[in-house]
Amino acid sequence: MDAITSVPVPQNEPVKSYAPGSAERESLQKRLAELQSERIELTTTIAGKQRMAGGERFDVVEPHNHAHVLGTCAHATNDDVADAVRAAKDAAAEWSATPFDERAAVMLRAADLLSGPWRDTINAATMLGQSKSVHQAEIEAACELIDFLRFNVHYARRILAEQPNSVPGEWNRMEYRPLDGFVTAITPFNFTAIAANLPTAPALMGNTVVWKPTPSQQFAAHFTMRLLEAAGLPPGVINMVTGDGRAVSEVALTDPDLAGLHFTGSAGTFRKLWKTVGDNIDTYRTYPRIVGETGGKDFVVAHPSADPAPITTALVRGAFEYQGQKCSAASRAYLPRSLWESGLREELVEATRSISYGDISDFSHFGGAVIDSRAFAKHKAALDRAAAEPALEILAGGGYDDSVGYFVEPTVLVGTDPQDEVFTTEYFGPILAVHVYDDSRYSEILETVDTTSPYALTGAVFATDRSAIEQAHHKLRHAAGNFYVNDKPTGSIVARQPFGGGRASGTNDKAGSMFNIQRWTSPRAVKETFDAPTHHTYPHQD
Ligand SMILES: NC(=O)c1ccc[n+]([C@@H]2O[C@H](COP(=O)([O-])OP(=O)(O)OC[C@H]3O[C@@H](n4cnc5c(N)ncnc54)[C@H](O)[C@@H]3O)[C@@H](O)[C@H]2O)c1
Ligand SMILES: N[C@@H](CCC=O)C(=O)O
Repeated sequence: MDAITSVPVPQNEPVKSYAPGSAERESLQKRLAELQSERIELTTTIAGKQRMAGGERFDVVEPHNHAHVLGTCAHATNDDVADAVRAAKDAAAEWSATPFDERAAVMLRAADLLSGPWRDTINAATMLGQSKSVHQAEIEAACELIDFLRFNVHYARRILAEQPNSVPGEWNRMEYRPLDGFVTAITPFNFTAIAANLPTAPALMGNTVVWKPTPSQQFAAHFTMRLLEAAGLPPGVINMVTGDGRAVSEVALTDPDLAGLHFTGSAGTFRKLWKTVGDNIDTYRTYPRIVGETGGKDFVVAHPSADPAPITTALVRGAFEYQGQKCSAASRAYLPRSLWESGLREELVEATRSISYGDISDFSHFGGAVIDSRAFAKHKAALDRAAAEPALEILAGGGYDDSVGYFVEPTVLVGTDPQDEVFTTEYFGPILAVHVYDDSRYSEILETVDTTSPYALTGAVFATDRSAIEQAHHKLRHAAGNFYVNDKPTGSIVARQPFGGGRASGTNDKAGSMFNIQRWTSPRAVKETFDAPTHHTYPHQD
């Protein structure tokens, strides 16, 4: 079609409530029961064909009821990944030649399907496989993913419209090519939306992709792949391989045609993958683009002028929603003694103790279990250490039980030493460390916030005094890529709070923004001259 089209103007997807008696609640509960009654094969999808990976098999279970198996999966072998890479390369020419509007239509259709008939499936799979409450699943697996798919099209269209100047006698154009090779997307367990955005953003820009979800998110990833197929994604454009990723490192990341790595996960894994790319730098045809968003040790700092009521809500929601397993989770708080001793301490304890974690198919629970036995063991060790450490007080919670599911209680630790590991280490669980400071030390505490952790992902300041807010803005300029004033540090929304952090938290390419999308294109500047010179000398020579 020869036309300069405009794309639909996106709006953020409205969040459904799933309140008792609502039609959406009944429909979702039915789908939860259906998925729980099945046990599916969690296959790879290579060149549009599903097959079990060739490596060792493993079960994918419900974290809140680990005896319940949702599906069987297997680790991809080097041969599986080699096939996926070949499929991505084979599909590249046709997909990159497919007009942008056709590629965009696939993503827009996926968004509409997810907003409608696929919503229950993706939400239910996320709830069961990742132990999310209905609200936590709805805000991301449905709404954030729909937003990514729609807004990315909008951002891509803006990039395409970005064209150079021309002067009489010449026409300059910018062509937005995909990268010269394939992209590998390696994705985390905690957000179905992020897992889907990492392969679809490069695909929208004409790239073909090898996508490796993480085993504990494979259940929702499996259905995400089916959703993309239902939306018309051609075979080979996104090739999904399963398992722990070792073969992806060995085969996809070392392939000479690797043109990009789109990663979200822990800082340790990201560094390992980057080193692999660095070690192979002499072998690639291009310099692979590396985009990686990693961990956080996200802070809340309150000034003595702060209104105390919103602080408790921000801490409890920020620290304990999705069992503290958001990269943005509030995991260290710095609170002034005056507020702490005039009721904040008791309010925080009471609110924390009121939280119930349990089987997420019972909608009365605030949350579920932590993701797996490895996470459980990490949190157990941290809580055991805290119980034995004289400089720490367990103010609320501190318990754990993995007899049925991987349950860790919402926990508040109070620490007198702001350099203790509870203020520096990302546990990625429902553990909030609090340091109480003397009111007069606000400036010093900002310095502590800035220098204590290697991460710089999210953070929040609570104050009513404008100069205290301004001071935090200035002093914490590089301490968070997403900075909140009088709000919790979690819950960014596409197009409203573009997301990503600096320092050890990642490359800060801002998922869900134009900045991320532009990393997946390799522009070509084309100059066409209409009156080409016919003599090589210049006027100063006359
Ligand atoms: N900044 C953000 O936007 C953001 C968003 C979500 C999660 N996170 C971070 O992600 C982490 C939690 O996610 P996770 O536990 O899934 O992270 P992880 O680092 O354990 O795993 C991430 C991905 O890397 C894969 N992987 C691990 N080792 C590999 C290897 N050697 N070769 C190839 N692939 C390999 C995993 O299988 C998974 O797919 C936390 O640190 C969290 O803060 C960050
Ligand atoms: N964007 C999400 C966090 C994603 C990481 O886990 C938030 O802002 O809470």
